[in-house]
Amino acid sequence: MKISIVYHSSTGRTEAAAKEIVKGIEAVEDMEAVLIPVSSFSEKKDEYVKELQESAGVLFGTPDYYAAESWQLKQWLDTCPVSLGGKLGGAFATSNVPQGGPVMAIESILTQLLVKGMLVYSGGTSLGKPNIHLGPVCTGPEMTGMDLFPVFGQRFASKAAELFR
Ligand SMILES: Cc1cc2nc3c(=O)[nH]c(=O)nc-3n(C[C@H](O)[C@H](O)[C@H](O)COP(=O)(O)O)c2cc1C
Repeated sequence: MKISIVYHSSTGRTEAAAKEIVKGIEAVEDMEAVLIPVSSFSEKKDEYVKELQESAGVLFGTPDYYAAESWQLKQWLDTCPVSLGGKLGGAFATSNVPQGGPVMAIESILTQLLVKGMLVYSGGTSLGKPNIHLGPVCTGPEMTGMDLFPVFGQRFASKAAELFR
């Protein structure tokens, strides 16, 4: 079963976070993660559309731009060529500072996923420590909080397996 991760990253932090999520997804039996950078989507559109269609879940990653998702990810969501309804959905963000609005960026994405008919999931605080709330965030050049990302990937993939296997 596949989980795709669609992300935008200009300076590499969100991409590094996505790769940490991959570790968690692939720790779950028979789960495969597919990385889909927004920046190369048009070049490999046919391949990525197929991956998305085959995915049980799709995660979205963004840098925090003024307490919202980046315009590049927003553009992708607005023009997404694949029907995402019924798939599991979740989001993550990176930012410079914790008070800079990364949770608002996640919240904005999750709202859009609901409108697209996705089943939104983060694990929240239901699974004990670490509490992930709306989705994992890491901050600054030190990427403080990165340890949440593999845990999030593992929880998300486990839920997809439980729902769709
Ligand atoms: C246009 C722009 C707006 C930003 N706005 C914020 C912000 O409001 N709060 C914050 O903490 N960081 C902000 N940042 C910093 C980025 O969120 C942060 O550097 C992020 O980790 C970069 O991710 P990337 O390496 O994947 O591109 C902003 C960066 C840019 C370029």
